[in-house]
Amino acid sequence: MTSPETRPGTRPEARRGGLLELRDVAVTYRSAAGDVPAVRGVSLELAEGEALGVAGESGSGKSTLALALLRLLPKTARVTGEIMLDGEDVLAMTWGRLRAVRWASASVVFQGAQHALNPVRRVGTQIAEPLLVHRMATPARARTRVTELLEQVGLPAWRARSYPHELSGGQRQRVMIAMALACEPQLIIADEPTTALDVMIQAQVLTLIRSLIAGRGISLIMISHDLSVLAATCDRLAVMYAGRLVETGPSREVFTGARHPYSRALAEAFPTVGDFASRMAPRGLGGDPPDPMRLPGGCSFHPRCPVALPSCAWRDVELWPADRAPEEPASPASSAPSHTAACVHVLPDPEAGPEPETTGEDETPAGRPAKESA
Ligand SMILES: Nc1ncnc2c1ncn2[C@@H]1O[C@H](COP(=O)(O)OP(=O)(O)OP(=O)(O)O)[C@@H](O)[C@H]1O
Repeated sequence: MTSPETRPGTRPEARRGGLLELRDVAVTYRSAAGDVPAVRGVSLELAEGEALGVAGESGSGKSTLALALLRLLPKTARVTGEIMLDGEDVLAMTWGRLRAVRWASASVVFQGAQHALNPVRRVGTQIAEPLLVHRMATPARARTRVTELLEQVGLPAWRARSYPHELSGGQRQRVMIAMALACEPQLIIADEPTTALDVMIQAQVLTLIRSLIAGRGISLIMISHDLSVLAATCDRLAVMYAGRLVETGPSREVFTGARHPYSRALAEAFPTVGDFASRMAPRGLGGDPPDPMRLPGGCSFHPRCPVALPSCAWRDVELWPADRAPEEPASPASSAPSHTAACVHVLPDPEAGPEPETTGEDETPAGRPAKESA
């Protein structure tokens, strides 16, 4: 089994220069109870051939962010900001263009393949479908391609004639991966691709994903609540809490040297890949993630944070370079530093900064007036 120490690291073919660029992306769901701000101000870049892991507890906004990338969200979702895929503005694409981009340029592997596959169609037909829909192969060529793809994901060619219910969970997930690879996309988005699988099969599928993207220049966004799985599979990690990014950086640095107390708790909850016995709520953290409709003021994490300062109740911090020495001139994370964290503890002076005016009323337990986060 692979540990984060033996993960492949940044592959040589990965280069910066943005296959995918997100600028200040926000997603709000309209609901009967009011607006739900599920993703707030996310900016990210993904290079060609790079694998990015997005981690966070349930409800942190991971799936919403992933689905927003290809406009796969329900109609009740409003997406703002900028999503550039290979230089094209996804939010401005016509539906025709979007259909062409889905599968052909970017494809999605969902969790729970038994629900994603059509139960009454043979898997070979389903793998061939994106090739035929996008007119990327003749029926004869598509059949050959299905055989190739099944072999690549470790299934015998005769499995093309099987129905999904005739396959195990791991085999179905392999079929989903074959479908995602069919049109040779530039980007694969994998949402909890191994969550439903047992330990051994999970390790096999992760190894498969890694080997298939490595060397082909395919970029990967993998979503999981398990930081160790992501650290073993991806070059970089992005940790989400309450809809925002709280830490980004090279996998090894974030996994073994997290600078945000939330990422640290996630890393401690999942110490090694496949250690299912330890799967639980992040160790040392009481409480639950906040309801997005009732976010606490200041840093959203401060009510659960073991190292919160009084100022965290009213002060929110943008992603800030985590690897900058305190004596270096500091500026917000504008020059794409490799490791960033949104925590006062990475600031040169955690207690610096203007305090808001206090009225003497509405004091928080920490003794500061609460202020809504941006
Ligand atoms: N269709 C919807 N309408 C209203 N709120 C929604 C909708 N879908 C998701 N949400 C809310 O948005 C927030 C983010 O949900 P999301 O599913 O993106 O989180 P997640 O990190 O992927 O969680 P999980 O790991 O459980 O899938 C949650 O508070 C969730 O309740």
